[in-house]
Amino acid sequence: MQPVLKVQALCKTFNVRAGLFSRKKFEVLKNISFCVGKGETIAVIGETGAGKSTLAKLLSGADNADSGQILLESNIIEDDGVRDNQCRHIRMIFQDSAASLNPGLTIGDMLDDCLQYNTDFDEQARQEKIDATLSKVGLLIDHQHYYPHMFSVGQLQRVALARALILDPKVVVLDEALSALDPSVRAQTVNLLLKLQKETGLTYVLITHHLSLVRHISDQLVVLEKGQVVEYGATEAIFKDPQSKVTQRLICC
Ligand SMILES: Nc1ncnc2c1ncn2[C@@H]1O[C@H](COP(=O)(O)OP(=O)(O)OP(=O)(O)O)[C@@H](O)[C@H]1O
Repeated sequence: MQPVLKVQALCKTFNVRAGLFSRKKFEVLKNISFCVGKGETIAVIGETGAGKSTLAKLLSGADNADSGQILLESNIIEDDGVRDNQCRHIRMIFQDSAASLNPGLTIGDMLDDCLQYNTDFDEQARQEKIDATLSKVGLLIDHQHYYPHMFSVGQLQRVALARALILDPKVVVLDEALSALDPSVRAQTVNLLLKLQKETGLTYVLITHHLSLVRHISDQLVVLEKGQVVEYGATEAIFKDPQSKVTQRLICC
């Protein structure tokens, strides 16, 4: 199967302070490569500071790599740090949805802004898309008139999902997006994600510390250690027979 998302030799370095007047380079991601197919989920795990969130930011275009390529359905969307800014097919959902939403905008206005900025839909087409997207994520059409503070934590995650899905992406990156939810809301959100995946063939990149979730929903697994891939393959095979020390440690915890 042709991969939807392919990451080739992605590298990222930060310039960090090394003393009063000096700075040094800190390699956060080194030669990261993996691919994932349509309708599949790939999970990325690793100990704290391994580089998972940095990878999420590079995939979603929130930050640029120093070198390497990101390909979407064989088209290069980022090449050695140069991003195709027209690409809206990889969207991200963060852990703290409330913090990523503008408190002064209703959900409808926020979704409308997103459509106005990224599409040439007229007002009626935008309204239809907003209504359809809210229903898709299990919210009411009336919720478009609500401000972020009027939602529960679980509903806010649905709002974040609506904002991610409104542009019909091919890939959604979930960076600890389910971690703050209580178990029953998490289960509902996971079921919704799986339903949407089945219906639309969405591909997920799941970044989490939650290993039972990884085992439950991911097809493939990437294990990062100090910015490098130390294990990559089918999730179940890795859980049954983890090869690297860090995977063994993470799975045994
Ligand atoms: N803008 C930045 N400038 C300098 N260093 C950074 C920057 N962003 C991240 N880092 C460093 O890069 C490393 C990887 O950070 P990252 O947030 O990607 O890790 P993580 O695997 O997501 O960790 P966690 O599981 O704790 O969220 C850390 O050592 C972090 O301090």
